[in-house]
Amino acid sequence: MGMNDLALREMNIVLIGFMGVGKTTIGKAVAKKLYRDFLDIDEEIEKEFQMPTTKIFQEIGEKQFRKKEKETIINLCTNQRLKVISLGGGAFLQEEIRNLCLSNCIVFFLDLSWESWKDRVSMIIDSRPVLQGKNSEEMKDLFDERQPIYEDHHSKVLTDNLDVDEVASFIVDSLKTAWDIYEPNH
Ligand SMILES: Nc1ncnc2c1ncn2[C@@H]1O[C@H](COP(=O)(O)OP(=O)(O)O)[C@@H](O)[C@H]1O
Ligand SMILES: O=C(O)C1=C[C@@H](OP(=O)(O)O)[C@@H](O)[C@H](O)C1
Ligand SMILES: [Mg+2]
Repeated sequence: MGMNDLALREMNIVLIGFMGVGKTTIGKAVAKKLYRDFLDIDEEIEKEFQMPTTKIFQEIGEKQFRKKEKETIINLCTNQRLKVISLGGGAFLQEEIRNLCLSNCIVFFLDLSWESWKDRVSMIIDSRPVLQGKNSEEMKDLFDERQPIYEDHHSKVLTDNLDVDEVASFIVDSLKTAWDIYEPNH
C-alpha cells in the first residue's frame, strides 16, 4: 500500500532522532494519546533474535543488526497503518529506510541539544553498544556527524526543557492541526 492510497489520518507516525532523545518513551505516550498501537523497531529486532541489542552486536554483529533493522522497517512501514513506530537512532543512516519512511509515513524528528543530551549518557550507555567504549569527545563527534541524517523529516520538536508528556502533547496537537487542515471533511 503506497502513501497515495492512504488517508493522512491513517498513516503511520515514525519518530527519529539520536540515541536517548526519547523516541521509545515518547512514542509510547503518543500512541496512548491517539489510541494507536505502538511499535519499537529495536524491540522487534530483539524479539526476532531472542536477545538484547548489546548481545546482538557482540554475537551476530552490527551488519546483521542493520540488515534486520532495514527488513523490519520496510515490512512494518509497508504493511501496517495507524501505528506509532519508533526507530533506532542509526536507522536513518540507510537511504532506503529514509526514502520509504518519508514517502509512506509521517516522520517526526525529536531534537535535543548536545548540552542536554550529555546528561543522559549514564542512563542509556549500558544498552547502547554504539556508545560503549567512547569518551565524551567521541560521543560529541558521533552526535554531530549524525545530525544531518535527521534533517530529512516532516516535522520536528525541540525537546530541551520539555518532559515526556509535553513532547507527546506537542506532537499530537500538531498532527491534529495538520489533519484538520489537509483532511477537513473526515
Ligand atoms: N523529554 C524527556 N525528558 C527527560 N527524560 C527523558 C525525556 N525523554 C526520554 N527521557 C529519558 O531518556 C532515556 C532514553 O529514552 P528512550 O525513550 O529510550 O530514547 P531513545 O529511544 O530515543 O533511545 C529514558 O531513561 C527516558 O526516560
Ligand atoms: O543509533 C544507533 O546506532 C542505535 C540506536 C539504538 O536505538 P535508540 O536510538 O532507540 O537508542 C539501537 O537501534 C542500537 O543500539 C543502535
Ligand atoms: Mg529507542
